Amino acid sequence: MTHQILVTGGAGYIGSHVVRQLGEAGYDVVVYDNCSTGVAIAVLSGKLVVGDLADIESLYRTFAKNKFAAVLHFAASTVVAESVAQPLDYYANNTRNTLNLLRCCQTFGVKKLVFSSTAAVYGSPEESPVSESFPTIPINPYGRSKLMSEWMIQDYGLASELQYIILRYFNVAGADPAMRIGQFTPNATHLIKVACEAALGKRPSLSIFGTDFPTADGTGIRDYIHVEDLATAHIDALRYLQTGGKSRVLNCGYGHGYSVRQVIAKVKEFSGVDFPVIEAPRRLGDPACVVAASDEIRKLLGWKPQYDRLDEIVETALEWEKKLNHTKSSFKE
Ligand SMILES: NC(=O)c1ccc[n+]([C@@H]2O[C@H](COP(=O)([O-])OP(=O)(O)OC[C@H]3O[C@@H](n4cnc5c(N)ncnc54)[C@H](O)[C@@H]3O)[C@@H](O)[C@H]2O)c1
Ligand SMILES: O=c1ccn([C@@H]2O[C@H](COP(=O)(O)OP(=O)(O)O[C@H]3O[C@H](CO)[C@H](O)[C@H](O)[C@H]3O)[C@@H](O)[C@H]2O)c(=O)[nH]1
Repeated sequence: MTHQILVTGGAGYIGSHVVRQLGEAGYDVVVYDNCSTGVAIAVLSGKLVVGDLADIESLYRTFAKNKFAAVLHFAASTVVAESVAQPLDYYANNTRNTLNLLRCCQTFGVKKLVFSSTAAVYGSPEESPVSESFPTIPINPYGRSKLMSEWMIQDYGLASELQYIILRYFNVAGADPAMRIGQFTPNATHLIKVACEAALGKRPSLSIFGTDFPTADGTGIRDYIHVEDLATAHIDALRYLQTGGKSRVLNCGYGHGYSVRQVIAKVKEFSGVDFPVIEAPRRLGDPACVVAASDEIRKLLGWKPQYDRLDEIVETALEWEKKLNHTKSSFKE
């Protein structure tokens, strides 16, 4: 029997890569997305319902029309600085709308959920690697809105038959190696996308936020995970739940990191462009080093990353950025 899966936010960067892999794995996918940051052309499998999670009637209609075996919940607002300026929008979209979704799961008897959480729930961890048992002390409304969602899911899981996997993503980057999809997001703030834009002349320069961290070269270290490997983790999580696996919170990272200077050097190497780099002060709240302890996800889900090299992350991110450049107008909705 084909399993029908609801994917909220499936037209977005990460969700669209998962939707493509779900299609390849034989799942019947329904994407529910308001296309606020996502784009319809990124949905390469299944059906797209254009709807907002805040629109409870539309959401109920979607559940009523289908028979979902599981829900993968990606839809969210994701920009940290915006969450500081517009906190209520973040609690509404990330926390309240997750509640709407859980209500639908309750009403329609959906008992499997995979949720997109973030390493931002750890805040500024005092040491790395960061394991799942580290204290969760988010330092911005984005992280708090996601942590509150985790709590709702966990509480509802305790009170019902819901089994869930909460995946805490570290720094997601790269694109589909076959270049069918990638990150469309305009005005991106993530280092690798910003560096690729600088290399292609879409930005005049790149700023390094802080060169005085207690790291080998003074710049921040992060655990960059290829979006294709992250997508596979979702397929693994779904299979785990469908074969009776119990609820868990899992980090999603490789377990090693790269500094800002290392990333910049790699983007310069692959692009062949020596774009200007400005040494700027630290960004408020940026920790020195955030690297995932990733043994749990490997052990529990049997997750086997295929693209665990900065070369492949940067190469695909850069190729995608070039493609976006050349065919910009055709990507407009
Ligand atoms: N990109 C990262 O590095 C990263 C890191 C950690 C966690 N995450 C989480 O992963 C998830 C996906 O992030 P992304 O980078 O793909 O972002 P994205 O903005 O590309 O995707 C989010 C998708 O959700 C949709 N959406 C937003 N609000 C909605 C609503 N109210 N109703 C329906 N659809 C709505 C958007 O249109 C978009 O398609 C998010 O939950 C985010 O918090 C991302
Ligand atoms: O133009 C830039 C952009 C980033 N950085 C540096 O590059 C590193 C990575 O920064 P990103 O903005 O790419 O990502 P963050 O680590 O700040 O955080 C991101 O990944 C987290 C998961 O670890 C959360 O999901 C969070 O919401 C999301 O913004 C940091 O040291 C940052 O200071 C720069 O020097 N210049």
